[in-house]
Amino acid sequence: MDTRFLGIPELTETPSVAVVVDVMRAYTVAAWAFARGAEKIVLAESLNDALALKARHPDWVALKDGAPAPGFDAVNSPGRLRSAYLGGRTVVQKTTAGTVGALAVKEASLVLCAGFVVAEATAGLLRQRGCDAVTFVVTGEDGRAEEDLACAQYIARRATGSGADAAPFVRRAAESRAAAELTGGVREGAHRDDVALCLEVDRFPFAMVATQEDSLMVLRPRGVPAPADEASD
Ligand SMILES: O=C(O)[C@H](CS(=O)(=O)O)OP(=O)(O)O
Ligand SMILES: [Mg+2]
Repeated sequence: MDTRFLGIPELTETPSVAVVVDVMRAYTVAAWAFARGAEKIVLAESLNDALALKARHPDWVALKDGAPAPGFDAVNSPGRLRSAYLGGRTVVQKTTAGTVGALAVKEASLVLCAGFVVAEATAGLLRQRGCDAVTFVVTGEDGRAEEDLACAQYIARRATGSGADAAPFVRRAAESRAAAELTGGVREGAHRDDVALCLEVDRFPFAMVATQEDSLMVLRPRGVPAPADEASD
């Protein structure tokens, strides 16, 4: 498998297959939203778009990063979201890096959004699809966010079938600037468990696939067969 690791500003052409990685916190939050019952997540282009979607669909759950804000129902925090009940709900998510990264590759034929919590399911889907070239979008800090790069490299290793010990990759993420800022109270809308929740490997058994539906980029969970099933394909 040919792998590339690019920041959002480096995306000069549309990749065929893209894995958009945001460990802290957009795609850890998205996975928790699905775990709490959300049906789908609309990735909004802007805060105004998110609010306009919420106005048209009052039952949707509008979520943004940073501090709680008027018009929004939730913030980009797995620690806060894990106690929400979202059965059948649609979430509209807008964040600084994660959602921007997915929208930057919306023309790709396959777009997966990922963090450590869905690492093996994401790698399994890449293996299942027989992807021979994958672009990993390292969303944070223009491609230099260590938590996103470590997770992307871990998923790439798993996707190629070479067994990888998660520990060194998780350690890099734990020592990242984002982790320090979340722990240190620099980032708003945080919960004390956010970093730990973002570092859980394979917490969930599904990958997350983003597709264009009408004019919206929509993220949905996709279950992946267990390894034993893959082997019998
Ligand atoms: O919510 C986050 O952790 C960040 C935004 S900030 O760095 O806290 O301002 O957004 P994300 O897109 O999830 O990296
Ligand atoms: Mg991030």
